[in-house]
Parts: sequence; structure tokens; C-alpha cells
Amino acid sequence: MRPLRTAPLSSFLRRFSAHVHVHVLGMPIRVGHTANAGRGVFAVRDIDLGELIHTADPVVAHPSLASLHKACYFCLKGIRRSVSYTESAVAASATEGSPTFCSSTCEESAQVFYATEQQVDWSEFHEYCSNYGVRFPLIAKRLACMVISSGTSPNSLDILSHVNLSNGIPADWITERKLLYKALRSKAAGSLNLSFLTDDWYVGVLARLHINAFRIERVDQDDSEDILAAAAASILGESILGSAVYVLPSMYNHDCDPNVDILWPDNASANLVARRSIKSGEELHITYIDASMAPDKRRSFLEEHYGFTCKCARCRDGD
Ligand SMILES: C[S@@+](CC[C@H](N)C(=O)[O-])C[C@H]1O[C@@H](n2cnc3c(N)ncnc32)[C@H](O)[C@@H]1O
Repeated sequence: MRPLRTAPLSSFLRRFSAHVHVHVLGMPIRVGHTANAGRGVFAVRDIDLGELIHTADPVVAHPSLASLHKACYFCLKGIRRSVSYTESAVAASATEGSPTFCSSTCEESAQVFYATEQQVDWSEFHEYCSNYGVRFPLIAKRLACMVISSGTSPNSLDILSHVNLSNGIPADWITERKLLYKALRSKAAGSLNLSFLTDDWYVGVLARLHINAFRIERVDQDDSEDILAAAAASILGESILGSAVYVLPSMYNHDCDPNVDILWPDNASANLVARRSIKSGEELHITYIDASMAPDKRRSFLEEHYGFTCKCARCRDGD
């Protein structure tokens, strides 16, 4: 995964902010308007079955609290003894409770948030996330640390669509913002610039994470682990390495019979791969949910979590 950089992303975002019809350089896709689902991604040439359409690095990613010693704290690569860059460093950090990195490159790249993060006592904030089983505040925390370290702009997620808040702002979000502010404010030197960390900022971030954050699961394709054990880990949520949010993958709309898969073969860097051959001009879709669920389950999940009623061919046919 490439180190996080702001310049290319911000120029990309500027191009998006006007009316979208953006050909993404070097990729066989463009972002354009759809008839009834806002922006979407379209093929600009025929795409072959199995073709790697593009890769995408996250704007921000965070391991789950349960994965702090199983995933790289920067790139979310699953850590096994064989891939750790220093056995002793990994073992020491696991016992001391500090995060683990898979390589010195990731450790250096992480300074964009870690230099700030390390100065702060996160115990109360992490306890809240752990008690309530919430993952988005962790991403918001990392984003805040990146903003403080000038590693990204406070507006870096503004381009993404957000949940409809017409029924009001969840009280939890205000509590979380206060906890985040309190943790950062309590830093011994007390010198961090937190002027961006308002309720509005936090609510804007959470409203986007709810629609756009991806859950990243460990893929154990090439080792000899028992397949049943891996399936059990998936059901129990133990295979979840963390969450990440991207710009371009967030432009893909949903279909219960998608033509594109989003995969994480190595770390939080995503691969968008054609599930079948796609004609030039066709819209590309991924699935946001487990598409093997029954139609009524898919419908209620999409309505509750994403705020739309799916009208894809499968849903129309009640399949
Ligand atoms: C991750 S965003 C996808 C990009 C989005 N269309 C945009 O303009 O930014 C998810 C949102 O897109 C819309 N969307 C995605 N798939 C849809 C579908 N099958 N039918 C209707 N709306 C959809 C919903 O508003 C959903 O909350």
C-alpha cells in the first residue's frame, strides 16, 4: 500500500466537485450520473472477466480493536510470524499493548497520524468503542490525528455521499465527538490545534463512514489453515481485520447481482475485479451486502443501513 499522500487526492477531489463526468486516467472507467442512484461508475471500454479494473488505496483505514496485534496498524495486512518485519518487535509490542506494524515502511508511513496518536491516552475512547462494539469512531480518531499532523484536510471525505439525517443526529455521535475531543485535549502539552473538531465535523465524517466504509476481512487463500476453522472465524467476526474508506470505490453503486468484486488480497489496498465480461458503457456495480441473503433481508438491510430501496433485476424479480 502506498503511503498516504494528500496532493494527488485533493486534485482528484477538485475534479469531482464540479459536475461529474470524470474519466479516471489510466483506468477503463469514468464516473458519471446514473438515472436514479446519484453518481456511478461506468466502463469506457469492454472489460474482460477477471480483469483487474483498478486498485485503490484508502483515504483512511483502522484495524479493529480485536485485530490490533493481528493486523498491521497502518496497512491492515494480516500479521503472521512469517511476515512480521522483526519477530522481537512484534512480540514486544503485543505484550506492551502498543500497535504492530508489518514493515518499517508502514511504521514510517504511519507517522502521518501515529506521531499525534502516541501522545494521547486513548483508554477511555477505546473502552467506549469496545463496550459499544463501534468501529467508525476509530476511523474518525485516525482521521482527526491525520488532520492535526497536516497529513490530510478536515474536508477529505466531503466528496462522498452521506446518510440522510432528516430524523436528527444520533446522540451517540455527539458523545463520541466529546470523548475524542477530551482525549486529544488532555494531551500533556495541550498544544494540539483542535479547531476543526466540532460537532459538525464529526457528524459529517460519521454520516459518510456509515455509507462508504468497507469492512476488510482476512483472506486465507494460500495457506493450509483448516477451511472450516476459517469459515467459523468469519462467522464469529474474528477474520475482520479492520475498516477503510476510499474515494473511487465509494462511487460504485450496489446491485444484488454485481459485475465487479472488491477484494483485499494483501492489505487495505483494494482490487476491483470484473466478475464477468462487461460492455463499454455498462454501469459497474459491487454488492454492499451478503447478496446470498433472502430478498426481504437484503431489502430491509439496504433500507436501514444505506437508505435506499434496491430495484436491481434480482430484487424486481423477488429472487
Ligand atoms: C457508496 S454510495 C455510491 C455512490 C453514490 N451514488 C454517490 O453519488 O456518491 C451509496 C449510495 O448510493 C446510492 N445507491 C447505491 N446503490 C443504489 C441502488 N442500487 N439503488 C438506488 N440507490 C443506490 C444510495 O443513495 C447509497 O446510499
